[in-house]
Amino acid sequence: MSKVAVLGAGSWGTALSIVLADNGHDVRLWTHRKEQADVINTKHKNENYLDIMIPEQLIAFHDLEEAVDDVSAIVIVVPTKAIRDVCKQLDTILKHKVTIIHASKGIEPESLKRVSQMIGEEMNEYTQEDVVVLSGPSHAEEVGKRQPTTVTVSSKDIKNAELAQDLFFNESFRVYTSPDIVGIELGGALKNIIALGAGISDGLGYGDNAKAALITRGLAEITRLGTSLGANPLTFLGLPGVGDLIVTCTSVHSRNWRAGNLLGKGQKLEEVLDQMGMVVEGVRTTKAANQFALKQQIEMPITNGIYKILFDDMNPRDVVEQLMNRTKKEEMDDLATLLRTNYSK
Ligand SMILES: NC(=O)C1=CN([C@@H]2O[C@H](COP(=O)(O)OP(=O)(O)OC[C@H]3O[C@@H](n4cnc5c(N)ncnc54)[C@H](OP(=O)(O)O)[C@@H]3O)[C@@H](O)[C@H]2O)C=CC1
Ligand SMILES: O=C(CO)COP(=O)(O)O
Repeated sequence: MSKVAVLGAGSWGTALSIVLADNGHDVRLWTHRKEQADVINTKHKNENYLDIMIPEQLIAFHDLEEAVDDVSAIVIVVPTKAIRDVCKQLDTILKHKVTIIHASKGIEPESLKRVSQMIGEEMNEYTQEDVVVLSGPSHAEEVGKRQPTTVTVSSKDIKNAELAQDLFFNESFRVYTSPDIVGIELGGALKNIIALGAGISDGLGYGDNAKAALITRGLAEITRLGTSLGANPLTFLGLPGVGDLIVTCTSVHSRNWRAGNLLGKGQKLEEVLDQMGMVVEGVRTTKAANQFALKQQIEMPITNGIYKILFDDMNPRDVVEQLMNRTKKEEMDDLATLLRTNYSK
C-alpha cells in the first residue's frame, strides 16, 4: 500500500481521498484552511463539500510539508486557477520525486494551457510528460457513496498512467488508461462550457430536444477545438468526452449545470457565483476557449453564445435565437473530415 497526499479538500478531493482510503492507502488530505483540517479530523466529515462520513484512517493536514512528507504519489485537485500557486509551494518543499496526478478540469485564459502544462512549468524537477490526468464522468457526490463510476487516466508515459490506475482501481471505481493526455484534459475542461449551456437551457424552460442538441452540437465544437490543439478526435467519444458531457449536462449534482440554470432563470453571473460556494470551472474555460476560437477562426457558436451571456450580459433567449438562425449548413462537414483523416493515419 502507498502513502498518498491529496491536495485540495473540496468535494472532488474528498471523494478521491475516500476511494484511496478504501483501497487501503495511507491518505493525507491537505487543506489550506486549518479550521477545516481540525473539523475533518474530529467529525470525520467535510460538511460544506460532501455530505458523507469520511473513513477514520483518512487524516486531514494543514501543513503542506507534513502532508507530502515521504509520500509516493500526490493528487492535485484544487480549482484550475489555484494550480500554479499550489505547485509553486510544492516545488519549494518536495524533497523526493513522486508520481503527480491531477484531477482538475479547466484551462487557463490567455495562455490556453492545460493543467499538466501548468504543473510542468511551475515545478523544476517535473515536466508535463511526468504528470497524469484523471478525468471522466464522476460526480463527487456519487463517488463518495461508492456508486459505480468509470474514469480514464492518461500520461505521456504510460507507466505513470498505470501507476495511477493501480492506486485508484476498485470494484466501484473502474479506471481505464489512454495515451491521449491532450484530449483527456481538454474533454474534461471544455464540457463544462456546454454544461453551463444545458443549465441555461433548462433554466429558460426549454426541453429535452434543446438539451440533446446542445450536447451533440457542443460535442462537435469541443472536438473541433481539441483536435486543433493535437487531441485525437476519438477521445471525445469516450468517457472524458461524451461520457462527461452527459453526466454534467443532465445532473443536478453538476456545479456548472446549476450555475447555468440560475443564469437561465435570470440571475446575473456575480450573484450566481456568490451563492454557489464551490468552483464553477466552466466560467474561466468559456473565456479561454472563446478567445482561442476567435483567434484561430474555429467555429464554436455555442461557446461564443455562452460567452456573451456570461461576460456581455446578453439575454439568453436572444442567444438561442441567434444560434437557431445561423446560416444553413450540412451537419457533419468538418467533423467527418477530422474522423476520416484520423482513421487513415
Ligand atoms: N466536484 C466534482 O464532482 C468534480 C470536480 N472536478 C474538478 O476538480 C477540481 C476541484 O473541484 P471541486 O473539488 O468540485 O471544487 P470545490 O469548490 O468543491 O473545492 C475546491 C477546494 O480547493 C480549495 N482551494 C481553492 N483555492 C485554493 C488554493 N489557492 N490553495 C489551496 N486550496 C485551494 C478550496 O478551499 P476553500 O474551501 O477555502 O474554498 C476547496 O477546498 C475542479 O477543477 C473541478 O472541475 C472533477 C471531477 C468531479
Ligand atoms: O466534472 C464533473 C463530473 O465529471 C463535475 O462537474 P461540475 O464541476 O459541473 O460539478
